[in-house]
Amino acid sequence: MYISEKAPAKINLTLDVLYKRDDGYHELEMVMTTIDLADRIDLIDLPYNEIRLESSSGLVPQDERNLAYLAAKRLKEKMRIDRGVSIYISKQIPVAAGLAGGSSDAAATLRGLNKLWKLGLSLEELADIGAEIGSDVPFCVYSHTAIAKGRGEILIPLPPPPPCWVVLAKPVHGVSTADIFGQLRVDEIRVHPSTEAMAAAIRSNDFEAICNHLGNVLEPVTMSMYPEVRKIKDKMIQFGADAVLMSGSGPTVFALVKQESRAQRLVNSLKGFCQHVFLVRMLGILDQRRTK
Ligand SMILES: C[C@@](CO)(OP(=O)(O)O)[C@H](O)COP(=O)(O)OP(=O)(O)OC[C@H]1O[C@@H](n2ccc(N)nc2=O)[C@H](O)[C@@H]1O
Ligand SMILES: Nc1ncnc2c1ncn2[C@@H]1O[C@H](COP(=O)(O)OP(=O)(O)O)[C@@H](O)[C@H]1O
Repeated sequence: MYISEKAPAKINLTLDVLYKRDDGYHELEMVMTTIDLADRIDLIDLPYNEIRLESSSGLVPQDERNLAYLAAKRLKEKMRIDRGVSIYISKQIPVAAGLAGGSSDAAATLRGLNKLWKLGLSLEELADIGAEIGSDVPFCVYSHTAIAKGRGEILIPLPPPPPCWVVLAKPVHGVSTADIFGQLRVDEIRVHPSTEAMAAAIRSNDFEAICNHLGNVLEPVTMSMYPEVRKIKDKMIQFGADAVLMSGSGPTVFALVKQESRAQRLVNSLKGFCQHVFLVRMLGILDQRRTK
């Protein structure tokens, strides 16, 4: 049997760090949503006890270090599954970009295997397993719009934001999330974004208020390590974006644009000096349609 599952990227509309915890992780408050830029995970059931993994991208590990492999392994152990799976990842989401590509691949693998092996687990149960794999995996299991708290595993669902265009631009290099958190000094954070104001803007379907309340406390940290990120943000503002922010720990910067013609103009202007530019839609909900 064969299942194909979409693994959409996320963007952070807000990202706030409250404090560093005793376990080394940071206590977060974020508002995240999904966009129409997705990997595709193809899963084929194997009648013997083996996990195989291949990807279209040479930039991700093709062995047990891949988050999709880890997800399959964890699910097999938890549910005592005596079968195997062949996983193929068609990579579209840039790697180490602040877009949760690996976490979304892991989450899609959990959703797909739940169907393939007819396990009958709820999204909540899959999210609990996902939390053991990475902080962003529970959000990606639901792949909707939500406030995320704790390490990212406490999720409060929100309605999808009003439709708009999202222009993404990523510098050539990737960024290590651990390095960015390692450089952050929580007591030096000057401006905290308001999670509640962003949630209220989304609940009232107010595009302008969403633009006004974008904020990410990791942005200055990543920008000081990678000045190119600031240059891209400045260009996006100059080229007429409605609002611009770095996603997650970066280095991808996204612009929100209401009008398609302006979004297209922004893409054309950016292509001159940035290699990786994408024009996508805000999704905000889990698109359950199969991609095969
Ligand atoms: C920052 C965020 C925001 O959405 O996204 P990305 O930039 O990675 O997309 C996430 O919290 C990232 O989630 P994820 O990429 O799953 O992180 P993990 O693998 O769990 O953690 C990677 C490393 O980041 C640091 N980390 C992560 C999450 C957190 N709440 N506090 C931390 O200090 C830890 O050093 C950890 O070892
Ligand atoms: N399926 C996967 N896709 C992308 N990266 C993966 C995957 N599995 C493991 N990784 C590793 O996870 C790290 C973070 O990648 P990714 O999830 O793309 O970025 P981010 O955490 O910034 O959103 C990379 O260093 C990559 O090698």
